Amino acid sequence: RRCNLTACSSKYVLSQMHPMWQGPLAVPGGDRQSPIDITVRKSVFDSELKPLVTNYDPNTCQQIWNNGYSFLVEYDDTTDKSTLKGGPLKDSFRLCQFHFHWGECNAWGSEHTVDRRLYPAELHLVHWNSDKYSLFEEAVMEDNGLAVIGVFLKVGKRHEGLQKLVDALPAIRHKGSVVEFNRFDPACLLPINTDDYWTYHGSLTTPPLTESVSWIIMKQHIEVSHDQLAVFRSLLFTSAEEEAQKSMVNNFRVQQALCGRTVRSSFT
Ligand SMILES: CCCCCOc1ccc(S(N)(=O)=O)cc1
Ligand SMILES: [Zn+2]
Repeated sequence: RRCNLTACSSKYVLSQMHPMWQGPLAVPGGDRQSPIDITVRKSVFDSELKPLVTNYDPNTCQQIWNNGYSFLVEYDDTTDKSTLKGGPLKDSFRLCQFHFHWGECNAWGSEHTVDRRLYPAELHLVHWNSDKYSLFEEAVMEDNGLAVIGVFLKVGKRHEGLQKLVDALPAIRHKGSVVEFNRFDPACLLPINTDDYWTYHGSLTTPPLTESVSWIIMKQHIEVSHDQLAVFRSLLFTSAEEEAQKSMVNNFRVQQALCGRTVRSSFT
């Protein structure tokens, strides 16, 4: 019998990441972890998968801040103003924040890969199930609690919509800094075609790593300029008080075992 000491059976997932995660991280069960590689030829077309329906209200945009791992753009999720429906989802999900993961160079940076192809960065739009739960913090612990849209970034022409966000980054260079950020429509960061995606059940890619995420990975990437990505890399993991300043780069998690999961596609 093949040794079954795969990552799935182990109770610990080694963290390749960010220095804050020294040592193994205990994850209960650990057989639905993210990110993963999407092997296109092994994904299964599911005709039941619907187009995504996003309704984002730019006025619910509140602030942008450096949490010491990425930078987050946070939305007011106390009402049903910015929602995600459709796709693989049965319920209505509320947008709470979006953030990115990126590398120190353009050769890598994404968390998910497609046939092992790495992208320089990946956008995550984080939503929670407001039909079943009343707070993100509650939904994050539940099987069907979260839906995260993943969008790959490629280096090419400048992304006009992203520039407003890039211009705000110097003000939040250090961990813990926050600035007011209003009227940003996250829909501008979605690719033209949002009908084609892969979907699978996984986890948060940073602590608490809970297995509560319906992942929706867009097949089509968006393009951003080299200079725009360079500004991402000018952010710091460290706060203003710390001596040694560390560039915020390579804030992605090591890929996790599929553990028998099937990745479905909304397209053939
Ligand atoms: C109870 C507080 C939890 C804070 C952490 O929230 C997260 C963590 C990771 C992701 S990600 N990279 O998988 O999209 C989304 C949200
Ligand atoms: Zn993320």
